[in-house]
Amino acid sequence: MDIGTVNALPYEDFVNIFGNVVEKCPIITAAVWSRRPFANLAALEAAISDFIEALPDSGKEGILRCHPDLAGRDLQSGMLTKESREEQARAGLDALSSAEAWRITRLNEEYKRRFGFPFVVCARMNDKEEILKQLSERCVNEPAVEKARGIEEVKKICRLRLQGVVLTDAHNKL
Ligand SMILES: NC(=O)N[C@H]1NC(=O)NC1=O
Repeated sequence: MDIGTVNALPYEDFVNIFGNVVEKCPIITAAVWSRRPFANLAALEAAISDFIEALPDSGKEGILRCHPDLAGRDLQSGMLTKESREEQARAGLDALSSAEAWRITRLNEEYKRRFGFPFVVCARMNDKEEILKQLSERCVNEPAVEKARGIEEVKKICRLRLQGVVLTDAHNKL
């Protein structure tokens, strides 16, 4: 799908196709539609990033809270979005030993208790060992540092999802 096709999409199709590039936040996609035409995919990505950065802290925390726990309840119950399911499976989070599952559950709970939002990391760029390591390291950060770090990870996830949509999915959804 080339950028000309993306720019020509009515907002209904644009939101249907790109609505989950930021997990469960289609409002972001719906908002940036009005920034068309995009010179290229990087410009669309930048518009999303600008929108996120312009949000107050509560909005950024809200975005983080839309993310499911890694290897959490939604994965066990089959309730993950397609994108998140694929990302978590890619990192091996759907096949944890019981010791690993216990550890990640405990650390996710500790993280959420401390920060009030879930631990977010780009699962496609890490394997399960690296994710567990980062989770335990990041638990001790200052809240402001973690909020910024989580949002950076959201942007990495977004970039890979955008690339995935443009390369594969879009034609099937139109
Ligand atoms: N909690 C969290 O990081 N979730 C996300 N990470 C990722 O790569 N996909 C997700 O759903």
